[in-house]
Amino acid sequence: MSKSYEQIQVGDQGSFEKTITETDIYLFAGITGDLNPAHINQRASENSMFKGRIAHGMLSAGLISAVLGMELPGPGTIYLSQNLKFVAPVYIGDTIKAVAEVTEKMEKGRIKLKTTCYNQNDKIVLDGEAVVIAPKASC
Ligand SMILES: C[C@@H](O)CC(=O)SCCNC(=O)CCNC(=O)[C@H](O)C(C)(C)COP(=O)(O)OP(=O)(O)OC[C@H]1O[C@@H](n2cnc3c(N)ncnc32)[C@H](O)[C@@H]1OP(=O)(O)O
Repeated sequence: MSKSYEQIQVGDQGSFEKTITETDIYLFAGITGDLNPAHINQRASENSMFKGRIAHGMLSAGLISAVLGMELPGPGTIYLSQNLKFVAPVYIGDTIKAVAEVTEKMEKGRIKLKTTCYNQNDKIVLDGEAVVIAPKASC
């Protein structure tokens, strides 16, 4: 169930965690057309600075969308903007936790959130900020 603009308070947090699989990477590559060898070519990726295949940055960013659309505020949320910094690589088998924390209640039903993804070692792999329109009523 979603939280309405009125119910949301600064400091509220939502999260979503999942393990990134090779299937996730192939599905994302197929959906977006981003077949960068960094993601789908083991041999080429072993010669890269990351020494192996990594997930698309936008795949990890998609976990933030899941938090916003399913947890906080939840269903009915409208995504307005998102900035992102990809701070560290995500490898196949990493378990990524996306966390969104409300930092400001803005005018016209807008909510600003700090958005962060951590790996299983609590290392930040992605950080940024989102602005959404929260639902007028919880649904
Ligand atoms: C478009 C899509 O298809 C592609 C993607 O989605 S890629 C996936 C999303 N992006 C990421 O996962 C990147 C995550 N970010 C990082 O890992 C780091 O920000 C960074 C390593 C890229 C840069 O870190 P930073 O601290 O800012 O940079 P430094 O310059 O200090 O470098 C740190 C060490 O990395 C070496 N390095 C940097 N660039 C390269 C390069 N192009 N090739 C090889 N090595 C590189 C650099 O030399 C440093 O190594 P050292 O031993 O510590 O000196």
